[in-house]
Amino acid sequence: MIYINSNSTSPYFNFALEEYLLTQKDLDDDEIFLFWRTNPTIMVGRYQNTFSEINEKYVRENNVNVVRRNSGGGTIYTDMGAWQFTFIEKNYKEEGISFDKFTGPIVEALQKQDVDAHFNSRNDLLIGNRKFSGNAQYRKDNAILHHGSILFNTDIQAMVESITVAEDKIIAKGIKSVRERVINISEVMKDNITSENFRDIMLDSLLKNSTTYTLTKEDIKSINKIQKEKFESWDWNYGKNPIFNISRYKRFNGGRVDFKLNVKKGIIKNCTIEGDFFLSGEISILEESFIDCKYVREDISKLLDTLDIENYFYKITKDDLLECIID
Ligand SMILES: Nc1ncnc2c1ncn2[C@@H]1O[C@H](COP(=O)(O)OC(=O)CCCC[C@@H]2CCSS2)[C@@H](O)[C@H]1O
Repeated sequence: MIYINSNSTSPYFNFALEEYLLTQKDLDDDEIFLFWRTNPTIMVGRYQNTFSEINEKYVRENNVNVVRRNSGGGTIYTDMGAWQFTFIEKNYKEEGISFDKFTGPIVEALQKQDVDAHFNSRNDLLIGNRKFSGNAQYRKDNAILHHGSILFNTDIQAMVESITVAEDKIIAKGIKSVRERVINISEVMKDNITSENFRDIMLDSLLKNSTTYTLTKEDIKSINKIQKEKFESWDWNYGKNPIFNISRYKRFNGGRVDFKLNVKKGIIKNCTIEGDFFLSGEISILEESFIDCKYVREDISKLLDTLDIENYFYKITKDDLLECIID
């Protein structure tokens, strides 16, 4: 495994670095690992509507970065008290989405510190029933990228004020609030250590048999290009609002799915799919396949049969989508 030390605390740079390593750069080893943190930031999932996820006034007044990730899932808040880890594998054989392989080493490293961490059924790492880590992944051809957050001593008040969480999600998680749901690891560590000490302990355990690669000037130039053109752009982070006249959503085990349809004379003319689900293909291909389909149950059912939904979505079935779109 190759370790790259990203000293940057810009989420825009770090997401560009991830993309560069996944899609452009070849190193001597197929496995790459990053451990990084950011200035106060809201990280929105790939398929979410940014405006619904953020407290715009708070974000503006407190200079919180807002950035859309390449990966699906929901919105998280990070600051200098939180760490993110990224595993990249350029030659990944397994199909679809699976979290265990990458969360395993993190859980192990924490258990060595007597932190009783475990993985839940969707994408979280918990202590007891409180979450300290959210995980997500995306794929590009044969490569996979898995990243996760780790709350060490994040400002939970700022988290609560920055993100707006839909009521149906709070209910689905069986909790009353964001604050009640999360936990900082520093609360359960027996020694009083700094966030930097924590990073050192984690890296000590995670970087067995790894080598270090230092980014060159050319690497940084290419990363800055992706940063500017994509991750810092308004278009990518906020995007355009679709024109629709039918809006339907449902929450499933695999996440919430929002369908925005523009239906004219009974025929779907435009389709936007949003939510905090995980997907293993291109959303635009899925959205486009609805165009020109009649907005009637039988036709949509037939269309969904051709789309191999169970392989596309993580823990969401064809019948779930049908129910969401038209039932
Ligand atoms: N930083 C952080 N870590 C863990 N949990 C968080 C965090 N911020 C908010 N939350 C809680 O998780 C839910 C959202 O959970 P949800 O399951 O919807 O979304 C996620 O977990 C996405 C994880 C993405 C991880 C990547 C890692 C590297 S870059 S981004 C939110 O409403 C809060 O209750």
